[in-house]
Amino acid sequence: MKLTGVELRRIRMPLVAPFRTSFGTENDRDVLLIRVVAEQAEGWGECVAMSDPLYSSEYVDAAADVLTRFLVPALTALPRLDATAVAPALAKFKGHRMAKAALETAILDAELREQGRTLARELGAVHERVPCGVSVGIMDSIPELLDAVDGYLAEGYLRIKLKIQPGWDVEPVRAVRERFGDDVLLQVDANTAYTVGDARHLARLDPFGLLLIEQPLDEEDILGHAHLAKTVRTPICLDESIVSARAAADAIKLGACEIVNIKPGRVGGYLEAKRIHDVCAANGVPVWAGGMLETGLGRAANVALAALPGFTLPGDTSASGRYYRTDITEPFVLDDGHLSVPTGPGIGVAPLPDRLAEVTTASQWLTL
Ligand SMILES: CC(=O)N[C@@H](Cc1ccc2ccccc2c1)C(=O)O
Ligand SMILES: [Mg+2]
Repeated sequence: MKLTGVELRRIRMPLVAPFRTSFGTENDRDVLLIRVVAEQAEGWGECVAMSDPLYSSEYVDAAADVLTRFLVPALTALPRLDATAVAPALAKFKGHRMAKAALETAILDAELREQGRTLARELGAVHERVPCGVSVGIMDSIPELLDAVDGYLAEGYLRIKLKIQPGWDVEPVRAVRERFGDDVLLQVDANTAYTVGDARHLARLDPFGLLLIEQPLDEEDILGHAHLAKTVRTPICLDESIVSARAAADAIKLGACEIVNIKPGRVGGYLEAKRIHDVCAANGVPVWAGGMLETGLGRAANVALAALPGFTLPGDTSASGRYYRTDITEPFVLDDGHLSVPTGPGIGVAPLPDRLAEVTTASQWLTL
């Protein structure tokens, strides 16, 4: 495939409600999109980095800079450009996995569109729709939390995930169990807010029959998670720690996790995400699709990934309306607790031009 140009586009999308986690509160998303233009087709990629380096070391301005100065120029030197050539060509640049993922996805989208093939088929999807869970932020009060959970269950979400942090953990979980019963699929996500010294406190979550406790400790504390697993009976799931297939293999071998949350942006793209899926499947480790408040572009690709056979737990592939009043693509709408896997070529969706124009804050054309 011959690239003729790359567009970096920044958009600002207000969230329908503030989203609070252990690392901060988000009121709107400043998103970097990449559009690659090739001779026969164009492709889109969404960078999942936040405005500030609070989830990981990446942030949007840094992603735009590293793409402009290093990643996109490195591709122009390639004799043959297709999606499988991107990661090897960018490997010499350390880190910046979210920036690399967005670029690889845009090229993969263009390549698949040119060939008339779907991302789902490329990745090995086996389902036509996927079961969806929802991530519920930290709230100001227990009643407010219960109202939010009530609303999501009424919308049909098949699994509830509660953000937790020290001081907001056992009580919210107990309240949800008391109000909605033991059959609701329930899990928690600490976003690294605890230390291994909190093991006995976290074990107080064991009586509530949670599916998992997500990323309780620092992303680099693999041995801490393995130690925690000896005290806490609830399965440990890792998110921030799993940045590659190798990291997944190491964490599993060290007994640091029994479940993995796969996010293509965090791991450098959908091709590495599939490799992580395969490593986990080979080790009998269930996986589920995590979310980074993506627009319909990233959401479409995540739903395709979530249709692979090893994705046996509902993911954070929520409907567009969970985060945005109006998405930049046709909205993803929950149907009986599921989202349908896109059937069009590539990621199967594209931004609606008028909607994209409304939210665009900047556009930069990189000639090659
Ligand atoms: C759905 C969910 O809980 N996602 C992340 C946390 C998260 C929270 C807030 C975010 C704001 C902007 C961009 C990414 C973000 C990711 C997680 O699983 O850990
Ligand atoms: Mg998480």
